[in-house]
Amino acid sequence: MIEFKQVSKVYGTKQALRDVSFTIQPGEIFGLIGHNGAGKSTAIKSLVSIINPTRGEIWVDGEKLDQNRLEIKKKIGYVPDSPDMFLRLSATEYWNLMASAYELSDEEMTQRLTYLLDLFDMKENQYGIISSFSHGMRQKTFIIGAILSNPDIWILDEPMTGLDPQAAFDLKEMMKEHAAKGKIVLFSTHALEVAQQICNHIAILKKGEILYDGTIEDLQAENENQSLESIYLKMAGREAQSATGGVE
Ligand SMILES: Nc1ncnc2c1ncn2[C@@H]1O[C@H](COP(=O)(O)OP(=O)(O)OP(=O)(O)O)[C@@H](O)[C@H]1O
Repeated sequence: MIEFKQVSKVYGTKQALRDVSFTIQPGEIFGLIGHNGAGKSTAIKSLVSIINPTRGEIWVDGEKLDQNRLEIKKKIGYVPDSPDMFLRLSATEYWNLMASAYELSDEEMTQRLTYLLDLFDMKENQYGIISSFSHGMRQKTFIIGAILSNPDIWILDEPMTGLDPQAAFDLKEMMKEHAAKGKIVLFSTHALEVAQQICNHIAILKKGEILYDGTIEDLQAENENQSLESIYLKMAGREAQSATGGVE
């Protein structure tokens, strides 16, 4: 279980998150939805210990994050939104780095990697330098790195961006399979149709605040069964912003 308890983050004078609370149960695919700059990556980076919230608490499986960072990190596979610092490595070098960070044995590494290379159609590119890859190939490289150790919790920051239709389909199936085993998948997305297809829990963020936390079915039931897109745009879009006094 993942719990955010009134988490706030301020960068300088910018309030990126304000009193964000939600709970993700085992078996859930949780989608964080919001405009550019809504605070999705800030929430995710707080959970994977890249940044510290200014206020509030994050708990994972009953343990407080700031008191159990190492143990919690080992449970998490994370795909960053712009992992620039690894671009000079080859894909294989990156995966080896991930395997050693998660203390995988050579045998486990070989077994998992063989499976994932095949699944993501990356065999031919395994020795290529990441900076020479297309966006989709980079994305596949980082997804493979994140799930190489078969972590319980998958945290994916905009994982579908740049994936071809086959890879996007395969990833969605993998996310569903992972959640069906009672594990957690948390991802951010701008693709509402993806959220609609696979999420059993969503949170809509706007300017660092949670506007909605619950199931898509409940959200639609509360809104005359309109499409997720039209509900989202009413809640978080330009129309809603002008109704509340304009964009910052
Ligand atoms: N390191 C930083 N320093 C200052 N401000 C930051 C920093 N990182 C993020 N912000 C600001 O915090 C707010 C939330 O940013 P964040 O990256 O979390 O949004 P996001 O929802 O992930 O956006 P996107 O969909 O564009 O990736 C934005 O206003 C952003 O400019």
